[in-house]
Amino acid sequence: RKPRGFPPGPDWLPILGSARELTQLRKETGYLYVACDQLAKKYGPLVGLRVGKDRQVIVSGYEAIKEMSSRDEFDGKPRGPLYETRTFNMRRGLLLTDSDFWVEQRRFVLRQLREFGFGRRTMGALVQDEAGELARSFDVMLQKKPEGVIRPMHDAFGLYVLNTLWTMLASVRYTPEDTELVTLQALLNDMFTRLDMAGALFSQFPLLQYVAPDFSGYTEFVTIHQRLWKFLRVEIDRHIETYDPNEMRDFMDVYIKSIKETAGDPKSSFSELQLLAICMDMFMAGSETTSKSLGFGFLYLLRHPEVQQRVQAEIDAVVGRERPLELSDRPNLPYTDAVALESIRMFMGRTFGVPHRAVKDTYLMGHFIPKETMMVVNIPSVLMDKSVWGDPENFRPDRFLKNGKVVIPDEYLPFGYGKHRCLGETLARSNVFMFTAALLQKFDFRVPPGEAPPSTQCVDGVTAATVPYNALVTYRA
Ligand code: HEM
Repeated sequence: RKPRGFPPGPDWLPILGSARELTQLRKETGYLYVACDQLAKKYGPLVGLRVGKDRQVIVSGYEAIKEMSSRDEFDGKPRGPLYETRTFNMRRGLLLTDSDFWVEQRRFVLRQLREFGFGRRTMGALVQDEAGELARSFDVMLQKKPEGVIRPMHDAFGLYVLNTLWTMLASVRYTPEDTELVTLQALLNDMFTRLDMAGALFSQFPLLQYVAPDFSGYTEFVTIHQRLWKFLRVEIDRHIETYDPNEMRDFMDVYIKSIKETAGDPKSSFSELQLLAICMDMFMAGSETTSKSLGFGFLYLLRHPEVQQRVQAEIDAVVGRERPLELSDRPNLPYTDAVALESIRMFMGRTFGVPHRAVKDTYLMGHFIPKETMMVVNIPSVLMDKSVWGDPENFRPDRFLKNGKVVIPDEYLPFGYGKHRCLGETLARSNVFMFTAALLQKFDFRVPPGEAPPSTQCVDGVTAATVPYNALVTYRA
C-alpha cells in the first residue's frame, strides 16, 4: 500500500509495483532518464514508485535535488543485493556506505588523496604525464601512417585515466599490453549498459537471484566482481608484503598503516576488505565517468569542427604547438576549459547520480518520505533543463563563458551536491581538460570519409555511454 502523503506517481500493482508503467515508458522513449523526465512532467519534482521490493522516489529539478542532497535525513545509501553483492555482501567502500563508518572513511580518503596522493607528485604532473602518454600513442600510430589513422574514439581514454588514479593509490601504471586490465574494463563497461543506477532486476526482485540467476543478470554481476576483486587483491597483497613503515609510497601504504595502528580496536572501520572496496569504488567511479565524459566530448568535437578549431586557436595563442601543455595553463585557456565542462554536462545530462536513502521518516517538499525509501537522483533533469540552459541538447561551451572568463552556474551539478558530493571532482575536471587539450594541441579529429557523423543517441545504463564511433586522426594541418 502507498503510504499516506507519499509523492504521486504511477499506480502500484501487486508484486510488480509500478515497474510495468516505468518499463513501458522506458521502452517507448528509449532511455530511463527520458522516461523519468516524462514522469516528472506528469507528477512533479518528486515521483513515488514501487519497483519490486524497492520503494523509490525520483527526485528531479534543481530545488528538489539540492534540498534532498543537503539534508542529513537523506544521507543514507541504499541497501540490497545490487549494492552489497559487489562488496562481499557487506556494506563497504565509499560509494554506497553511510553513517559514521562512511564519515570516517571518506574523511581519511579525502585527506590522503589531497595531502599524500596528490602531494607527492602533484596532481598536475600525473595528469600531464598520462595525457602525454595518450598523445604519444597516437603519435606512434601516425608515424606508421602519416596520412591519417581511423581509430575508435569512444574507448580511447579508459586506461590512461585510470593510471592517474592508480599511480596515486598504488604506484601502478598500466599499459595497453595489460590484457587482464583491458578485459576487465571492457567487461565492466558492458555490464554497466545492462544495469541502471536505480537497481537491477535481481535486486528489485531478490527471488530471481535463486530462480533465474542468469536471466536476472545476477551470475554475470557476481562473476565480474569476483574477477575484479582478484585483480585488485594482487596489488594489495604486494603492498602488504613489501610494506615499510618508514617509507609511505602511496595511498595503499598509508591505508595499511592505519589498519595496523587500529588493529585490536573492535570499533575500527579500517580493514583489508574495506581497502579492497575503496579500490573497487575508485576503479568504477574514477575511471568510467571521466573516460565517458571524454567519449561524449570527442563525439561532439567531431560533429562540431568549429569548436575544435577554436580550442586549437586558443592553445596556439597561449601555449603554442611545441611546449607541452600544463595544468597550470588552464586559467589562460577558458574556452578549452568550457569544452571540458560541456563534455561532462553531456555525459551526466544522461546519467543518474548515486542513489540516496532516507534514514528516518521525514518530509520533502510537502510529501511524506518513509524511512528506507530509495531516493533516485535525476541529475539529467537539471543538466538538461531548458529553463536553465536554453538549448541543453546543443554542445555549446560558450554557455560557461562571461567576458572571457569561465563562470559555472549553480545548476551545474554533475558531481552531486552536499556531503556525498563526488570526491574526485578536481581530478576528473583536470583529466577531462588535460586529455582534451593535449590531443587537440597535436591532432585533428574528423569524421572518417564515408561514415556518418557519430550519433548523439546514447547507450543507457548505470552510466550513459556514447554509441561506438570512429575518428580519422591526423597531424594538425
Ligand atoms: C566526470 C567524472 C565524474 C563524475 C561526473 C562524478 C560524479 C559523481 C556523482 C554524481 C556522485 C554522487 C554524489 C552523491 O551521492 O550525491 C559521485 C560520488 C563519488 N565519486 Fe565521482 N564522479 C566523477 C569522477 C570521480 C573520480 C575521478 C573519482 C575518484 C577519485 C570519484 C570518486 C567518487 C566517490 C568515492 C564518490 C562517493 C562519494 C560519497 O558518497 O561520499 N569520482 N561522483
